[in-house]
Amino acid sequence: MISLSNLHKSFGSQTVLNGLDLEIPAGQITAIIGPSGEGKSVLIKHMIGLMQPDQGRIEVDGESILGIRRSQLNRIREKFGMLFQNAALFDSMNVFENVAFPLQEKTALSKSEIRDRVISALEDVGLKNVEHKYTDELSGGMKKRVGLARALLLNPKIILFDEPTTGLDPIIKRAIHQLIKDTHAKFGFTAVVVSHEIPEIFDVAQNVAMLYKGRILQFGTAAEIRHSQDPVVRQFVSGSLDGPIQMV
Ligand SMILES: Nc1ncnc2c1ncn2[C@@H]1O[C@H](COP(=O)(O)OP(=O)(O)OP(=O)(O)O)[C@@H](O)[C@H]1O
Repeated sequence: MISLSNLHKSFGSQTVLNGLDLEIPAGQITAIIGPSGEGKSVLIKHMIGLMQPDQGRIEVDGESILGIRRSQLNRIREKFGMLFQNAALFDSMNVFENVAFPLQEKTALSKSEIRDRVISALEDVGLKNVEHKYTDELSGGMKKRVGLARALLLNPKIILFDEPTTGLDPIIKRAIHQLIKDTHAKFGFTAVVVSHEIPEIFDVAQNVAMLYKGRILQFGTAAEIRHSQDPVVRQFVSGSLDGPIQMV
């Protein structure tokens, strides 16, 4: 589905990805965990062609997304939905307009069809009667839901979630995690979730990849990573100050 091989990416003298290999299984939820600043956001930006590697291969459904024409890349990008860290809503638009935006841009649907789809997508994420609210009238959890409704709308094959629950209270966190699981069960997309929510993410994702020092240190089922014997993974999962991961 998404296949990354031998990815290298540096910013000036800082090497972020250093020969990374990763296969994201189709139709499943895969979490990417790892210490802050290790390159998790950089990694998912590569998956959708928002960043280009210095070296390596990236394939989506067997097609390379590197060195291709803009129009080809845009066609491949239509397979993706993305929920950015800050939900990336437009401040100048209300909820309805934010969610309707991709439909208006990408389809020739009539106004009433767009309206029906937007309302139904908002219902899928548990939002009702908020269409006329503006971004600054929404709580953090509502913004994430609106972002998720927008990401779901075009029925993407793949959804990338960059820290979907950061900054939310524990109950809303749980609600968003449940929503990711429920919408995944309903729509069957391939999901990649960058997350710091340990241990909660082990109940959301089927697979977990631990990013460390520019590579995937370990990839396995949620249970395998949770009970990993690798000293780095163990320290990270337990949140211990003692171990090979050094605080700067
Ligand atoms: N466009 C850029 N230009 C220069 N440096 C960048 C750029 N994007 C990311 N970096 C650097 O790459 C490193 C990895 O950043 P990234 O945001 O991917 O980390 P992360 O693992 O997602 O961190 P966190 O868990 O804190 O969100 C950081 O040191 C960051 O400063």
